[in-house]
Amino acid sequence: MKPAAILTDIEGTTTPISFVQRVLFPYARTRMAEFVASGHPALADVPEPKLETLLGWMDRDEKITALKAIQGVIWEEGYKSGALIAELYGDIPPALRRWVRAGLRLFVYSSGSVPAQKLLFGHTPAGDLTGLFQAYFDTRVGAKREAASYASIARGVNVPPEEMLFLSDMEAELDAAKASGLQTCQLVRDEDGTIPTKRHETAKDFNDVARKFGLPHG
Ligand SMILES: CSCCC(=O)C(=O)COP(=O)(O)O
Ligand SMILES: [Mg+2]
Repeated sequence: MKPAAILTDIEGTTTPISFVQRVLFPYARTRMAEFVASGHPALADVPEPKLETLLGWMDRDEKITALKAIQGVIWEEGYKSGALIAELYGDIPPALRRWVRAGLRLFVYSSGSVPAQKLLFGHTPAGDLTGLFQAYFDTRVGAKREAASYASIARGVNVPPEEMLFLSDMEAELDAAKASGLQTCQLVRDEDGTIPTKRHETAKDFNDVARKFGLPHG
């Protein structure tokens, strides 16, 4: 069945892993001590709001909701000042615009907080793309490796799961989405060194996704 809606991951799917790991995460890391000292309200969700706790979570790339919220607050200043400009793969802006023109409904689901997602899509070299997406989801809806999260997203936006296509680089996330009845496709980006799955459709970019799922493509 041709998808009526697309749910997309960010890191490794729309955005090079190198941008997240070598630009965004270090930007937050170097400002974390100052953030902890500021006593910002976002620290209230960290059980032990100490610098070592937060840096330890970052070292292990833990997808903890409170950490992701804090990173988003720190990145905001960077995007607003122009120090940060989001990187997207070149195929992303034209594909997203083409799909919206064709009537597809687009959604984002990332471990990054919803404010961080909006900052990223709001500050790209192709301009502010936030309006292309109808809703944004983060781990407040559930973990990305839990099938229930995808069922909850599909229900929340009133799309039958089988009409929603989930795009991600991570096999475990695709497994979870498939278990809830979503269509799935892994983005295998050369630049990210993605290991191709055998359990899901694969595509090298969003144009390839479009060709494989009968969607408009360039
Ligand atoms: C919202 S951009 C920051 C990405 C991020 O913090 C992250 O953990 C990436 O997770 P994803 O689910 O997009 O692979
Ligand atoms: Mg990813």
